[in-house]
Amino acid sequence: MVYKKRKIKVFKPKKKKESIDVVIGKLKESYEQIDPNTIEKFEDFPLSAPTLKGLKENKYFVPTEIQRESIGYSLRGEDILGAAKTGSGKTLAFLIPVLEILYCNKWNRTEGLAALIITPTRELAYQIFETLRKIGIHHDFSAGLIIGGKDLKFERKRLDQCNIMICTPGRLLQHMDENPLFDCSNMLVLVLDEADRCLDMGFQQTMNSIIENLPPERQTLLFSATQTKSVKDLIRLSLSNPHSISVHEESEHSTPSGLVQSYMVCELHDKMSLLWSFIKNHLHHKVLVFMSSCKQVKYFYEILCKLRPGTSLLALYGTMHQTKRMAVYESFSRKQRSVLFATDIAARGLDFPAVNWVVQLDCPENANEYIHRAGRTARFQKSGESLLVLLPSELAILEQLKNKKIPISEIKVNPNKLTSIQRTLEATLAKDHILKESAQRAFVSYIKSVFLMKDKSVFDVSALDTDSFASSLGLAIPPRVRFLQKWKKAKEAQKKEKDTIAQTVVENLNEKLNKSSDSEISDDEPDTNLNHQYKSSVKDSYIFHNDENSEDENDDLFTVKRKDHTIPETEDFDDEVELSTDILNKKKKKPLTKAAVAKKMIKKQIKPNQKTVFDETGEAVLDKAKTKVSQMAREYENSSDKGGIDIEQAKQMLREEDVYDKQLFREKVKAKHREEKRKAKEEAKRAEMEDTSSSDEASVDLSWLPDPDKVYGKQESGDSEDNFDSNSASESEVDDSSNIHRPPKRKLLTNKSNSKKRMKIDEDLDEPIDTGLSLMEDEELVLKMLDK
Ligand SMILES: Nc1ncnc2c1ncn2[C@@H]1O[C@H](COP(=O)(O)OP(=O)(O)OP(=O)(O)O)[C@@H](O)[C@H]1O
Repeated sequence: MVYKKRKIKVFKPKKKKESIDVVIGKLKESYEQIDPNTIEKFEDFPLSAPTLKGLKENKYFVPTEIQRESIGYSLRGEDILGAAKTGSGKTLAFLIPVLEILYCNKWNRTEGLAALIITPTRELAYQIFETLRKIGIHHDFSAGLIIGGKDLKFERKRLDQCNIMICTPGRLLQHMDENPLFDCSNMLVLVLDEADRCLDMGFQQTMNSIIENLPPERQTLLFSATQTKSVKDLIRLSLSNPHSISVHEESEHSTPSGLVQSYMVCELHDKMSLLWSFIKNHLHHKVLVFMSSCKQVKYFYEILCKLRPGTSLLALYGTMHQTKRMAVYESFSRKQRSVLFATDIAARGLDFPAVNWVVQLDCPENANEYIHRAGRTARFQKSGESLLVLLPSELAILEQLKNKKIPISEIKVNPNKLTSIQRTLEATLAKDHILKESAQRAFVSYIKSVFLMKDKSVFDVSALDTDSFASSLGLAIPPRVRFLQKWKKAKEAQKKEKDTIAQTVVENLNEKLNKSSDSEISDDEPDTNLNHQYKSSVKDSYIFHNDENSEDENDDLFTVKRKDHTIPETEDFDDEVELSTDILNKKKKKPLTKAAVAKKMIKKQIKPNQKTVFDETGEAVLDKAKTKVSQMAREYENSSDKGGIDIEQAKQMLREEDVYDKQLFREKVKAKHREEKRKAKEEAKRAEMEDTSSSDEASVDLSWLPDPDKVYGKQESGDSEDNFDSNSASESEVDDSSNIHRPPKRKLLTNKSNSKKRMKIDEDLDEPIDTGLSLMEDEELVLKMLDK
């Protein structure tokens, strides 16, 4: 027998999909075992499948150092103080944990805000938002970008639907204050990117108000290339025991290894030519040029665009319109070669791809700012170059850079390669007055920026050769910088004062010594007295100068954007620093409160909500309805006590006034009725006239003709006045005594009834009236009657 081989089908049971709770449970369990040293790929982290998929799709396979070191702690729910060099991947170091925290808490769209990411600039917020969109694409969370310059109403409506919010401090606070839909009570995690900047004095008040609104029970992640170590900052954020991760602390340099850094000493009036020459020599590069103020960026951009250097030019600064800012940001990101002029809004966090050069045309505020600016190139294992342009008076910053472990070497300008464009600029400005004004503004704003810099060891406004600087910008006449003139004057006066006081003190001292030697009395006392006198006179004169200076001060140029530019007070009275503090304080505008407005109104005796109408002669017309009549109300109005309202008194006053109001109302109603009656009468008269004239014109109205029967003795008793029905003709009124017929009184009361009546009469007239006389006699009678 042959047996056929039979196929046996084996049914493999399908692998059961793990429930989300099991997955989350497993992930959470693995958090404790994360060891940064064993992590080689992102897959080695216990991350959710959607996150891993998002990372893979965007070609992020291997974590960077800061990512490897910090993600584990963040997943465990610890507060983090993360610091790593620029371009080392700090963004993913906080975005990955944010996604995982939401995932493991099974957060869904309806649950509102879970993570708040705060950054100092709009462009950086946008960049983080874009990165989040890419790596979080397989998650089901909603993210919102809340930055200034965008549609506030739109943001307002969508705010309650955001799970992850990326925002700038100012706009966030605006929503917190104004938007009832903003609710962060369930928030899980707060991230501050560029934390030191977010927490510095420029954002101090805003951030304090934001932090006050956040729930204290939350995880906080702080990241920056120049991390804050200030205990004060940590206390402000209620961080008790944060985990500090500073991955490059031990490294030789604090800047990326691929960054070649150099500086160049250049006179202020040569800067423009230097920039022009640099651009002309790097036409095939992507260059980012930093300047210290918006107005400078604007002018340099405008004028160099006119001169057409042969590469595309762009400008990015804070006062630009938001849409334009975004367009510039995207355009520079896309471009392979271009020159972008920017203020410090582009200094932090921005990840423009493949920037070859960063030129700091104006000296940065401090070493930290230098690191951030220079860090726009040589990002994530790439190379780049940085050039710092220093005035001879600014060389002191090199010491600070050295202390921050920044390797920087000097290079010299090749004079053969330096092309002066001063003549071209002068000619261009002579033709274009808008550009000239722009140049003037740039000039003033640069001087102002130097004046306001905190570090006086680096920034010395008196060392600036302003005249030649103005010429270098193309300005034939240097603009007047009033604040500088005043400041210089005050300084000189102060110096003089000091000299004279010192001289007086010396003279006094000599005098006393002479006297004492004469009288052979040795005394220590005069010294202290003199000292006291000296001190007090110096103090008095100093105060006097400050006051004088501040009184004169009305220059509107002093607006400090970075509030940490308050200048420290020193006891050394010849320092300009105190003066500038005073000037700055003077510029602080008092906020206009409601109480202040009310006080002003009382002082000027302005009555609110009052409208006075004047007639043609200029006399005020009293509105009866609004004028108080009762004695009590008048007294109440004139009472000098304006501090609030006495409700009881006000009620009583209203009751009193009510009597007059009612009376006024009754009078008004009566007048109205009278007017209506008058109109009706006029109407009636007019109608009567019309009726008479129309009947005269058309056929003769014979309705008033007496009933011949009555006239001729067949009278019936009856006094009906207006009965005009078919029988009524016989009932018209007749003067008995004279036998003269008069038409009925109310015959023409209304047109309508009149026309009806006339129709009836017409009908009656159609029937021949039998007078019992011959036709001739009838006619005679009629004529007689008509005659009468
Ligand atoms: N794991 C990674 N693998 C590959 N590329 C990465 C990785 N992490 C980050 N990058 C890339 O490195 C670049 C710099 O990253 P990121 O902007 O996060 O740096 P940063 O440390 O925040 O810099 P900065 O201090 O200037 O803000 C980005 O282009 C980013 O895409």
